[in-house]
This record gives sequence, C-alpha cells and structure tokens, in this order.
Amino acid sequence: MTSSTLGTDPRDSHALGPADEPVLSVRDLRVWYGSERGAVRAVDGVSFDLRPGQTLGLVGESGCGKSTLGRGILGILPPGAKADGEILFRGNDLLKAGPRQLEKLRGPELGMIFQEPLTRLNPLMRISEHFEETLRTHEPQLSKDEVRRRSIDTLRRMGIPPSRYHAYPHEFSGGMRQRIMIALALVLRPAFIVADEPTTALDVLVEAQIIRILADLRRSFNTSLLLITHNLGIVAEACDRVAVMYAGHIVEEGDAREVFSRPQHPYTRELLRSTISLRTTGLHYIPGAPPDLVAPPSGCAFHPRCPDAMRVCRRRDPLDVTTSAGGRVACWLHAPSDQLSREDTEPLVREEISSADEA
Ligand SMILES: Nc1ncnc2c1ncn2[C@@H]1O[C@H](COP(=O)(O)OP(=O)(O)OP(=O)(O)O)[C@@H](O)[C@H]1O
Repeated sequence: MTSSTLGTDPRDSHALGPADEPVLSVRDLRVWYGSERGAVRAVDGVSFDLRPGQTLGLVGESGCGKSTLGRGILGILPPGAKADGEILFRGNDLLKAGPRQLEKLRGPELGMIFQEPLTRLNPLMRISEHFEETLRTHEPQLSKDEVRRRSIDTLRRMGIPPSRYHAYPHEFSGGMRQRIMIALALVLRPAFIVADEPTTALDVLVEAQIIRILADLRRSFNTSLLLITHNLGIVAEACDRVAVMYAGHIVEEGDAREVFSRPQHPYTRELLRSTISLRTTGLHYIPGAPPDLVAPPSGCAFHPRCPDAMRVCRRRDPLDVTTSAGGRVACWLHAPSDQLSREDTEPLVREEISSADEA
C-alpha cells in the first residue's frame, strides 16, 4: 500500500487487506514532554496491534501515559511534545504524515471521542446542522437526502429518535449529548477510534448504555477502538483485549477475559485487587504512587511497589515474554530461567528498595 491510499473513501477502508491484518500497528512509540526538570517520558517504547473490529481497553493508574498514547496516535499532542517510533495506520506511518494529511484523516478515518460534550457541540447549532457540517466537510459528494438518512440512522443506533434531529444541544441530557458526540464520530465510519474516558462524567445507567453501544461498534461498522478508561469493569464488558500501562510502558497485554481471570503481571494483579466488585470485601490500595516520569526507577519501573520484586528487577529492564494464553507480559517473574542468575532471583527487600529510591 502506498501513501496515496491515505484519505480514500473511508467506507472502503474495511475492504483493504485481509480481516486479520492490523488496521493499526504501533511500534516502539515514545512520546515525551519538555519540562524544566527534563523530559517527561509519558510513553516509553509502546508497541501493539489492533485488528479491524477489535476493541482494546487501555488501563492503568492516573499519569501512566494513557491519554498521551491516544493523542500521540491521532497526532493531537500539545505543542512542545515530541514523538518517535512508528504508527502504521493501514500500512502508512502517521508519524511521517504532514499536519495537513493528518488533518484530512482525522474524522473520516481516525475518530475521536472525548469527555465534555457540551464544550464540543456548538450551542447555537441544531444537531442536524452539526451532522450536515461534519458530513459536508468530509464527504461533499453526499446529497442532502443521504446526509439526513445517514445522520438519522447513526443517531437511531445511539438511541436518539429522529424526532429530535432538529433540536439544540441544550435540549438533551448529558448522557444524550455524549451519545450525539459518539454518533458524530461514527457517522463518518472511521476505521479506528480513540475513546478517552468517554463515560467518566456520566451516571451508571447512561454509562452502561454507552458501553453497549461501543461494544456494538464492531457489528455495525467494523470499527477498531482504543478505549482509555480507569474503569476495569467497562473493559471487561466492552473489550476483546486489554493493555495495562504503567509508567509509559505496556506491562501486560492479552485477551481481556484471560488477563482479568489470570493476571500475569504483579501490577495487573494489584490493579484488579484495587477495583471494587460485587465480591469485594475490603478495598485494597496499591502502596506508593506511580513514579515521576522525568526520572523513573531503574529496571522495571514498578519494582519499588512490587510485592514480588527480585534483585534483577531493579537492575535490568524486563523483557516482553509471550504467555501461554497468547498474551505478553513484561516481568522478570516470567522470563526464561537461563536469563537469570541465582542472585537475580533473590527477593528485593524493602530496605534495598528505599535506599535505591533515595539514591
Ligand atoms: N502537556 C503536558 N506537559 C507536560 N507533562 C504532561 C503533559 N500532559 C501530560 N503530562 C505528563 O505526562 C504523564 C502522562 O500523562 P497522561 O495524561 O498521558 O496519563 P494518563 O494515564 O492518561 O492519566 P489520567 O488517567 O489521569 O488521564 C504524566 O506524568 C503527566 O503529568
């Protein structure tokens, strides 16, 4: 595929390549922000693939780099941020695309769903006008009737009845406005969408509704979705795969059910334990806090908080290991034994951890 295929009719996008060919391949992506203290390494060597129709949940504590990763892929980082690596979207490297080429792709090919719908819907414009503007900008060949039909059909999928097509944003509840925002992203039928905390500000019922809609995306449009959230329950319900992020790295990735039932990385395990569920008897907190990304700990960045840390964890970056269930985990506990000496596997005692932190 050549770069000339970028920006073609998005409705053809799903016909390109076999179904199992990734629509998005991120390779060794690094994103850093400048700060007075030095570079904030918010995304530090991230790689993953996303296939057509697949939903990948991206989880991790606050400040682990999830939003930066999502924004980096879409090319909407704030000024001063730098990115390096490869972001292959249908075979073309988005990091090498110019700003105008990226601008063209955002919307019809690369969709975005963020929070705060009111700030993004123009209060002076009817919902119909929002749809007309979006479709006319990206698909000017559509007739007025087609614009109306496609918009109403997309809104209906989001549970917004056609009778509300000409209403103004303030005439809808917060949850409905959020669904309208999702419909505005979907009406262009992008091949890939980043949804960053799309439900955080909503009540539980609306949240459940939106999650069902997101889970239906695959059936309706074969859209691939990167869903960024703090809510592991949402990932369990709506995602095929999950990637767990810590200090700018993906520390574990795999089939969502498999990762939730048999977490391989101590961080994933601790994160799951700190989530409220019906079976929760007492809430667990992961001791400590995510590290400063200007000067993260040596070796595995989780080692100062890890209950299973070994001496090697402080000294060497963990290797990515494929799990028996077909996922991957970056943790020395799972490394082949020939990579480790006896001393490497000795437990890292708390005193050593704190003295290393002070150093
Ligand atoms: N514009 C910026 N300038 C400098 N540092 C930034 C900027 N935006 C984010 N960061 C830093 O980058 C790191 C990753 O932030 P990011 O928002 O990507 O994490 P996150 O996992 O999405 O967090 P949250 O769940 O709270 O949204 C943090 O240390 C954050 O302070």
